[in-house]
Amino acid sequence: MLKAMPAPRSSDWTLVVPVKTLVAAKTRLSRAAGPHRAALAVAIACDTVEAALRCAAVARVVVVTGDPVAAGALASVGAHVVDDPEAGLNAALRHGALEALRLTPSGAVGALQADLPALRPAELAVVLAAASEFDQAFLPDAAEIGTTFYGVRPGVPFTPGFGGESRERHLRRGAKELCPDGVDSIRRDVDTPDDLRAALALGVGPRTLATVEQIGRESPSGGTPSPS
Ligand SMILES: Nc1nc2c(ncn2[C@@H]2O[C@H](COP(=O)(O)OP(=O)(O)OP(=O)(O)O)[C@@H](O)[C@H]2O)c(=O)[nH]1
Ligand SMILES: C=C(OP(=O)(O)O)C(=O)O
Repeated sequence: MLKAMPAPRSSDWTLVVPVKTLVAAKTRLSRAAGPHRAALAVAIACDTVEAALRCAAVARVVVVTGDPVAAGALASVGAHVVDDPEAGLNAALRHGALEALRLTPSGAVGALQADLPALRPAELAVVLAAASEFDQAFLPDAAEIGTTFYGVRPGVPFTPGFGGESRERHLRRGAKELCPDGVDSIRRDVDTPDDLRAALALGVGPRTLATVEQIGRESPSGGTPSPS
């Protein structure tokens, strides 16, 4: 007699988070962050990963990075870190997904952007529960141009299409666009000073806040965004 496969539990998500080398990271925040740009990129990624790991639906976060400083910081908040194949963002994500499936072959796999410093674990739980209903799903960013989350059910090929106008690309490829209410913290990616201001208004994690405050102390009249 055939034995039924156990249904995947809601805690079976592994999230793959890409973090590019810090010398090239968050360049659109260069003017606002000055010499703290790399520290801000690490702070934002660490707050994102730490909050994701506090979501009960998340079993593990795999960070893909070739940067030793970012790797150390992200491992210290609980990420499983793997090296970057250095073939671009989607190759990095596919590489992380292979590691996720090696560790948990029956799990669901998602890609989560590293620049969501306001992320709330309860809101991530809503997004992952919604994504579990579809083979392939994604969440558009606040601007409705990019993507902040893309995920697949167990057994479904993981084919992320991040970069540029990725909302349109994910739609074209047949991924289900998720639109639950009340998940602003996961749609609020931070690329520009305006984005950072919007994230601060939602409430960011402690490392991002401390770094922004440090920037503000050093250049109170500079280009650093304030929460208000
Ligand atoms: N591991 C890895 N992550 C990448 C790569 N390219 C981009 N990323 C990550 O993907 C996300 C989006 O990348 P970008 O928008 O190109 O870069 P950014 O650092 O966020 O910002 P800008 O420098 O202002 O463009 C960020 O979390 C990056 O760290 C890559 O080749 N490898
Ligand atoms: C890579 C992306 O995001 P961003 O460049 O806005 O960080 C994306 O939305 O696909």
